[in-house]
Amino acid sequence: MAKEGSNGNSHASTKPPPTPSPLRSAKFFQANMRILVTGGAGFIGSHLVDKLMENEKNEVIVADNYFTGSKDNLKKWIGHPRFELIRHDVTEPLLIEVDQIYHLACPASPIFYKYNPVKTIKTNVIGTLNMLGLAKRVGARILLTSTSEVYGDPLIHPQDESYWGNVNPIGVRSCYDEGKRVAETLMFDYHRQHGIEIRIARIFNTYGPRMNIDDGRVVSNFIAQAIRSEPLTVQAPGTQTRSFCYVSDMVDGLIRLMEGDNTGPINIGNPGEFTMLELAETVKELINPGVEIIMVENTPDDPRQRKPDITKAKELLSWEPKIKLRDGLPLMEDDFRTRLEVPRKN
Ligand SMILES: NC(=O)c1ccc[n+]([C@@H]2O[C@H](COP(=O)([O-])OP(=O)(O)OC[C@H]3O[C@@H](n4cnc5c(N)ncnc54)[C@H](O)[C@@H]3O)[C@@H](O)[C@H]2O)c1
Ligand SMILES: O=c1ccn([C@@H]2O[C@H](COP(=O)(O)OP(=O)(O)O[C@H]3OC[C@@H](O)[C@H](O)[C@H]3O)[C@@H](O)[C@H]2O)c(=O)[nH]1
Repeated sequence: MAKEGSNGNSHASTKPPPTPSPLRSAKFFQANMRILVTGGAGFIGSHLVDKLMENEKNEVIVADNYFTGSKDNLKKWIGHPRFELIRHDVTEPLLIEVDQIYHLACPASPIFYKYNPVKTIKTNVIGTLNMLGLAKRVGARILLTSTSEVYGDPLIHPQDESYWGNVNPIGVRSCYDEGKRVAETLMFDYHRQHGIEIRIARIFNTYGPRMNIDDGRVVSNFIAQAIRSEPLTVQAPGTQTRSFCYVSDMVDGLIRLMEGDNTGPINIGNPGEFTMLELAETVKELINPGVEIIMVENTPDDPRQRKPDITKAKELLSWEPKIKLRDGLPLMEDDFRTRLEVPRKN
């Protein structure tokens, strides 16, 4: 079991972790790591499952309620002897035996997390409590996919992990950003009080194949619009910035964090920063030079700038993203064209 306490911050646990499940030392399971991925039918989760399944010593269990995810994303694993898929809502307790938990379950697109805000905050708070309860009962290590949204509309730039954020507690995004902040608090309380082995990733805007076509996030919107020759909808003022990370880089960062000795929180994101107008121009140039770019109304509390400081990820995880936006967008375009049934014109 990895040593705790070298987390690069002052949150080290003073308690030993609880005794792991007897399965971890049982003869026939010794070589295997049984891993739960909540939200594994979603965009990042399904890519994470693909990577975890590559290691033949891993057994992977996905628990998902299919709110934004789909069995389609996992179809190549259904029926595999090392894979199991459970329809389960994390706001209910889950009684299984696992060694590691990647806790991703939560809608991520602002359109979807604002659709049923009470459910979103329940998922973040009760869902995380349930997964921490599971981790405590079986002695599993648990990783939470938190978010750059914990920084709110940040007053420092770029954002490093020591920044406490500038978050509206009663706004339309609060179910998600305050929900994730409480989830982080619960993780550290279980760590300090019960010695649970925790890992927290603060993920910045991630894109890639398998995003829902109607997901509503900016990269998937622009790519789908460009392929359909519909105007690219830049939400005003268009000068707001984001940093976009390709999904394979994200999965690599999450696995490194889980396998390493540091609790985090650690920013995982690509520090390349773009305004939404720049993103629209890039998508136009790469995918459909004839397409129009239009300005549309924005939603409340949209953060004006976001860029991760990834010094900690570089130093503690030896991780940095490899795929630049201009290289990642065409990879996503191929997947979207296949699903939209619009082939490239030669
Ligand atoms: N993609 C990003 O840019 C981004 C950025 C920051 C953080 N994150 C975090 O990463 C995680 C995955 O994001 P994603 O982009 O893959 O989103 P996604 O919406 O594609 O996947 C989320 C998955 O969780 C499932 N889910 C939602 N509520 C659930 C519940 N109550 N019980 C069980 N399953 C539930 C959904 O059905 C879906 O399969 C989320 O926790 C999200 O907050 C993502
Ligand atoms: O069609 C669109 C959609 C969005 N946008 C703009 O694009 C920017 C990015 O919006 P997105 O919907 O992709 O998502 P955000 O970056 O705000 O949040 C994202 O990153 C943090 C994660 O935790 C969230 O889960 C994720 O959705 C916003 O400024 C938004 O106003 C457009 O200009 N046009």
